[in-house]
This record gives sequence, C-alpha cells and structure tokens, in this order.
Amino acid sequence: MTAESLLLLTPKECGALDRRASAEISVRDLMERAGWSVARAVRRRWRPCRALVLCGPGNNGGDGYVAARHLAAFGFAVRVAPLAPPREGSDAAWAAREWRGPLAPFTPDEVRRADLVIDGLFGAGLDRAPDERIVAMLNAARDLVAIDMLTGIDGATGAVLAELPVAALTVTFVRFKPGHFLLPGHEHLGELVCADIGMPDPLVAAVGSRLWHNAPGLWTVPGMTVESHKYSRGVVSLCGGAAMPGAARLAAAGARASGAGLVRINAGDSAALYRLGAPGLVVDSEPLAALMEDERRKVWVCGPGLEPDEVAAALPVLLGANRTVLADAGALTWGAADLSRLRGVAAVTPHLGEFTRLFGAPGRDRVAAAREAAARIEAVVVLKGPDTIIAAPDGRAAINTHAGPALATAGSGDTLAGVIATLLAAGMPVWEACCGGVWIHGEAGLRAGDWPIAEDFDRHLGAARAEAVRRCRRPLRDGVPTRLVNRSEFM
Ligand SMILES: NC(=O)C1=CN([C@@H]2O[C@H](COP(=O)(O)OP(=O)(O)OC[C@H]3O[C@@H](n4cnc5c(N)ncnc54)[C@H](OP(=O)(O)O)[C@@H]3O)[C@@H](O)[C@H]2O)[C@H](O)CC1
Ligand SMILES: [K+]
Repeated sequence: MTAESLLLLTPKECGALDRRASAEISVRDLMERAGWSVARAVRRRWRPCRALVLCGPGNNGGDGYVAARHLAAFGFAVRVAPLAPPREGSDAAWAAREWRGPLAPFTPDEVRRADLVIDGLFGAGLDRAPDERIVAMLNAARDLVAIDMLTGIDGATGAVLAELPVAALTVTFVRFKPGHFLLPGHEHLGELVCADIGMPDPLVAAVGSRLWHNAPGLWTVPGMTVESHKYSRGVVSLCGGAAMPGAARLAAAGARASGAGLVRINAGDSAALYRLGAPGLVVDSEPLAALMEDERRKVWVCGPGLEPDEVAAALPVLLGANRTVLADAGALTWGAADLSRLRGVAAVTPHLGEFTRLFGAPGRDRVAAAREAAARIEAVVVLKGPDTIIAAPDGRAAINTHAGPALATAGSGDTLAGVIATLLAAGMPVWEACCGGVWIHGEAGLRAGDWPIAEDFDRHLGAARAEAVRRCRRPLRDGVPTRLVNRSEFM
C-alpha cells in the first residue's frame, strides 16, 4: 500500500473534490463508473438473484439507479424502490431516467421479497438519523450491500445514528472515509471495497487531507541487515518503579521482542526486583541523572508501573536531558493534574479513560479530539482502543484497524509502549514510530491465537515486525518498487 492509497477523505473533502474535479470530469461520468463498480462488486459475490435497489433523492441514489441498470444487464432480476424522486435537472435525475426497468413501492414487504438489497439511500455525508421507515427497510433486508456508506452511519466519525443491521458489503469510491474504519460504524459495513472511478490522483492530493488508514507503506520500518549491531538496532531505556514492576517488565519485554538491540531498565533501589526477571534485561541502579551522560540512551519509556511520586522524580530529569520520552500509564496520571508536566514528551499513549482525564471526553469526533490533544501538548497522541487513533501535533492522523479483541488484556498497553520505543530507538520519526508500533502490536495480537495474555504477544512480535518490513518493501501497484530500507538511514 502507498500513503496515497491509504489517504482517507471526509465527506466534506469528497464534496470539495467533486467540485474541483468538475472541470476535468463530469459528475455524470463519475456516477456511471460508481454504479458500475457497485454492480461489478455484487456480480463477483452473488449469483443472479432478485435484487431490490433503494434509491434516495441525491447522488447516492443516482449511483443506485446506475447500479440497477448494470445488474439487470448482468442477469439479476432488479427492481428499484425510490424513497423520493431526484431533483429535476440533477445528475441523479439523469440516472433515474436511464433506468427503464421496474419500479417497486418503498415498503418493507418489497424488501422481504428480495434476496439482495442495495442501499443507495444516502451516502457518507449523512449526519442526522434516517427516519424510522428507512431504518425498518434496512433491517428487513436478508443480504445488504451499501453504496458508499450504510445509510445512517456518519462517514466523518463512524457514529451510528440509528438501530442498523450489518451489511455484507460496502462499496465506496475514490478513497475510504474515516467512518469506514471508526467504531462503531465499522462493525456494520461488512467487506469494504474502494473502487477507482477515475478521479485523478493529483486532484485527490490537492484536497489536502491529513488522515490515513494505518498500514505499512504509510511508514517504513527498518529491517535487519548483516551489518546490524545492537546499537544500530537501538537502545531502549525504561524507568522501573517499586510498586508494580510487572508493567515495566512487560514494556521491556515488548521492546526486546520487537527488535531493540539493547533494553535497560533503571530501577534505583528496586533493582533487586528486576534482576530476578529476564536475564537479557540490563538493570541499572544508579541515580537517573547519572545515566543521562550516556547519549546512546536517547529513548525512554516512563510511566508503566510507576506511582505519581516516582514519575515526578524521573520525568523532569529525562525531559531536562532532552530525551525522547514515551509517556504512558503512571506518567499520564501525573500529567492529568497539570498538562504542562507533559510538555516535552515525544508521545503519550492513553486509553480512552486516561485520555478523558487528560483532555476531557473526546465526543463524537475522536479524530478531531486526538488532533486537538496532540496540538495542545505538542506530542503525538496515541488514543488506544479497538480503532486506535494516532495524531501528530502537525495535524497528521491515522486510524488503525489492524488489531483484534485479543489485545484487550491487562499489560497489552505496556507491551505497546515497548514496541513503539523500539521503533523510536531504531530511528523512526515519532508519528511514524507510533503508527508502526500500533500496527506491529496489532499483528502480534492477531497471531497470538485465542485468549492470549500480554506475555503471549512477545512470542509473535518478531514475526509481526518482519511482516511489517516485508509489506513496506512490496512493490507498488504500478510496478515502481517502494524505497528499500537502508540501515544507514536509521543510525
Ligand atoms: N467522488 C465521489 O465519491 C462520488 C460519489 N458519488 C455519490 O454521491 C454521493 C453523495 O451525493 P450527495 O447528493 O451529496 O448525498 P446524498 O445522496 O447522501 O443525498 C443527500 C441529499 O439528500 C438530502 N436529504 C434529504 N433527507 C436527508 C436526510 N435525512 N439526511 C441527509 N440528507 C438528506 C440532503 O439535502 P439537505 O439540503 O436537506 O441536507 C442532501 O442534498 C456519494 O455517497 C456517492 O454515492 C457520485 O455519484 C459520484 C462522485
Ligand atoms: K448508502
């Protein structure tokens, strides 16, 4: 995948794009290709059957009429049920006129008679609840295909605006919308397809979206080379406390398993607790300030397993020495009392509860909330959840869906902190390291089987990172190889 193909467009940006594109390509042409793409996607997945296409008054309905025409040509027994006629003179009115097949009343009985229902009612721009009649129709469908977006899901935020069923397939155009990946909407969309309808890439780029779906290609993870040594792979340091040594040890294990060359934990008076752990983990007991002399120890994880007073003693020292700090857990609790305490950290990794304590409840638009938070503390914010959002202070953001529910277990966040720290230590820029770390952690979770515990992820992190490296190196669709990672770039 490439960053261009991973770009997401909000419905507003789509509208702006269509207006900008109108000088080069007519909406009618786009609509024709959109409807054809829907018909083609349906034909690939269903044998000819009784299909009912529900058409709204806007361009989403226009796509529906076009899809109906092509499905009929493919041998489906198609009827169209219009919710309301398109506005006279509109492109959708043209598409409706081109449909010469049977019309059906807009009733749940008609829906029940069909094997397959195609939702061309409203597109991703719908941001208010559809009326009850529409909801009843959608819920009566046996098999449902959504054009652009299932009617009733906000394409900008993934908010579900009514009691909706789950579609088997959603076909969108040009680029995916944030609501295709954000929960809870994502769960209602079934298989996701994005069809190329001939929108020129430079026009898409000119829209200036700064939001992506998180996947290799958006970032490049360094792999191993014959010349790798422990310092080139990167040194990760952690602050270890007395109260909950397990959390810091899990983060350390995550860092080691994801490929850090050397992982050291600074445990002060509690060093003995940590020395009983994994033999490959180096435990220091010197005062933290003394360790700041070693410039190779640039990247630090501060927070997992730390009490507020332990954070208060450590974090200012790290920030004062200009270290790249990933703040999590206890550091977020300490920072919630006064956000300026976090000024200078590179990244924070709050779950929803921690995020709310730090910045207030995110509301319906979590991408906007994560971006605002990142700008406020001038650090990358990783808002963890089943659809983790990674936002940079410069406005870039990514939505990660490469994960499963297996990650929702105690200690999983500590492991993630370790993985991100490894990528930072390997030289990745902060936002990219956070995106890459979230993806690799997700991949390890997907590989860890049923009901894993946090320690289980470690066994899969190496393979997960290797998979990320492989996918970064895959040739582009047009045959131009992606940039290969060269060790010297990351030293
Ligand atoms: N570049 C592309 O991706 C293309 C996509 N296409 C398709 O176009 C739709 C978007 O079309 P649009 O006409 O903007 O939107 P809708 O079809 O969803 O219709 C919205 C209009 O319907 C009115 N309306 C009436 N009731 C409601 C309601 N309850 N909620 C929202 N909207 C409602 C509304 O009018 P208002 O003034 O009342 O707001 C809108 O005018 C996209 O989904 C694709 O399927 C193009 O075919 C090609 C390019
Ligand atoms: K729709």
